Amino acid sequence: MATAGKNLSHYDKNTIPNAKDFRFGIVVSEWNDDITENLFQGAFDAWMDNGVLKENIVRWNVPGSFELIYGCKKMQQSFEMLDAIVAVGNVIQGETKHFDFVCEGVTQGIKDLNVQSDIPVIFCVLTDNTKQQSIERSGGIHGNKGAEAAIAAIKMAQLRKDANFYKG
Ligand SMILES: Nc1c(NC[C@H](O)[C@H](O)[C@H](O)CO)[nH]c(=O)[nH]c1=O
Ligand SMILES: CC(=O)[C@@H](O)COP(=O)(O)O
Repeated sequence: MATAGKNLSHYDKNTIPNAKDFRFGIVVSEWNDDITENLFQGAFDAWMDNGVLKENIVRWNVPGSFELIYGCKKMQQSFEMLDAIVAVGNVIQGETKHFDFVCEGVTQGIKDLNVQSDIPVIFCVLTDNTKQQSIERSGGIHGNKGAEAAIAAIKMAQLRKDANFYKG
């Protein structure tokens, strides 16, 4: 199902773990900041709606989506008490192939961070053909991918907590 078939902001609170004790990082790209600020707000609002404490959220900004890789890596290293990190970006197709390389690089880089560290990094990067598609997915008719990412962060934080409990 494509995004067009679902609302990114929809979630069933009955299926969301209690998040009041979780600590989250969020790294936000400044490229297309009209979009990324809406994504951040969507994530923040979803965390507030699920009991996350404001003081348990740390935010860093980076210049562009490609820098999300380094920013999230340094956040993993600097804040070992974090339960999950959300990487927020918006890449929009331009005239050249740069879009392809940025999107592939960020995707592979964030994948690597999830392999190399015990702190999960959630992929909240819109990779759109047009600005309109980005608008529709950052609080428009298709909801807000930031909310989707925040909920994913809560669920992955709980999975990590459960897994580490069983590991002993
Ligand atoms: N065109 C977009 C970029 N490009 C910039 C790169 O992300 C990076 O900051 C630069 O290449 C320097 O390393 N970034 C976005 O986030 N969104 C775009 O549409
Ligand atoms: C993803 C990008 O870097 C892209 O928006 C830059 O635009 P262009 O391909 O026209 O240089």
